[in-house]
Amino acid sequence: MSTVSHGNTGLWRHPDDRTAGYTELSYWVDLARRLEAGGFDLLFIADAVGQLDVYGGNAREALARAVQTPVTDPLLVVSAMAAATERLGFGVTVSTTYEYPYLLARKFSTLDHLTGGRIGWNIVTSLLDSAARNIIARERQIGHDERYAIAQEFLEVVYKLWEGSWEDGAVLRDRDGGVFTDPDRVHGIGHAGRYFSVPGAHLVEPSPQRTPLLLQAGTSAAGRAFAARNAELVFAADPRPEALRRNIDDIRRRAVELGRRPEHIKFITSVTVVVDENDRAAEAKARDLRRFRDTRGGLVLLSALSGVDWSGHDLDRPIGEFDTDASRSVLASVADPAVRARLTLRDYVDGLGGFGGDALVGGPSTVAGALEDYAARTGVDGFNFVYLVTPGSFDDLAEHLVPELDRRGRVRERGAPRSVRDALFGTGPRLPDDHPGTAFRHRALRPAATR
Ligand SMILES: Cc1cc2nc3c(=O)[nH]c(=O)nc-3n(C[C@H](O)[C@H](O)[C@H](O)COP(=O)(O)O)c2cc1C
Repeated sequence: MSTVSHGNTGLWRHPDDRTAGYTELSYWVDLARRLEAGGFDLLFIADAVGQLDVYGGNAREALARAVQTPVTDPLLVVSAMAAATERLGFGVTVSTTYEYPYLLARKFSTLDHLTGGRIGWNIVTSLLDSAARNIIARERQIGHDERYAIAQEFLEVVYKLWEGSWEDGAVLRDRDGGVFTDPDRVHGIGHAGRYFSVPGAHLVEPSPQRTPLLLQAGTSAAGRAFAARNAELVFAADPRPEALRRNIDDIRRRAVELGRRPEHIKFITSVTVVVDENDRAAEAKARDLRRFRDTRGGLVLLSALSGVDWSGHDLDRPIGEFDTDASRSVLASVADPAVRARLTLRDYVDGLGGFGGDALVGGPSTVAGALEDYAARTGVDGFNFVYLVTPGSFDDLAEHLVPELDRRGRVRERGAPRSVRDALFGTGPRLPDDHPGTAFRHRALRPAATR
């Protein structure tokens, strides 16, 4: 996130952490350069458009502890990072619940032009009531499944704008003839749906990818159906490897049922790694990082994500005893009953690896081996590395882990700079023909056989 602490509450106080520089362009440009030099494919930025005000019924603790608050707009830093890099992709989160498709399509087309086809959109439906209160004048957020219904129509609108509105070759730039764009090749999309009405044409001429690389996060039943229809890169998170595998298999099966090729949808999961030159050095580093965890900040975050105010609860009760609370699904991330009986609420929010989890700590071969095992067990295609301190966490990965993964043949070859879609899938910059979004292409853009 473009914020001081995302999931790593309290770590901003660590002397090595530079996250508080997130308001400066130099912070982002420096980060992008480091990631590209370090061999990373994509910088993923989460986002939230509401304050975290469930804990204690207000945002005071979130503000004091900098828990995802303050937060700036992540889209606005991308062009500066693109100017400083050639290969790094960008996956930026924007919620379909709080944007208009017509305007969002223009923003991503703009960034696709400015990045040379390196922009991806992480599509989310969001979860904070505070966002609903301040953006769409509702006391509570729109219901879970309806948010996904809105998201699906939202996608239909932007597919029409990106894929169907401007024909290739519509832009003539004909100085002698005095015609910049051929008006006959720009088409209004005529969308009149349940949630959106967009009769007109897209505002932006076709960009390298047209539709940005589509990422998605959210694995409920509605989320999986949405992912299968739209996502190319799914950010799936579940601390239980078997549950992750089930979700991945389910989404891929649904995608194939929709006519998509199984290799055209990939899966990543998040992982927090503390790595150093050997296991002992990494353990020492993890011990040092743990000293800066902010337990109350963790509860502020847990309250926002679970929708339950945890301020009045005993920190030293085992989380197993909270099973009847409305927060069951969040606490279920620790599935082993033996662990649940032992782990207190304090332990739960204090883990370096996020709720109930710890970081993967070790030297290069320990960590690389664990990631390989995890990928084999779950079927993930890659990892979204969570930082504890910036840029230190990324520098450690680049210095210690990436070379080891490279030795094991786990790092993609770097070719010439190209679009993020082509870099990840090798299918060229545009949506592959089996993607449901291509059904909205203008007939002049469809393969002759299907016109
Ligand atoms: C791994 C993961 C990352 C997410 N990142 C964001 C985010 O950055 N911003 C946001 O508003 N919602 C985010 N979400 C929330 C989802 O968009 C969705 O609103 C929520 O998970 C409910 O959907 P689900 O029940 O399908 O999981 C994320 C969800 C998951 C699982």
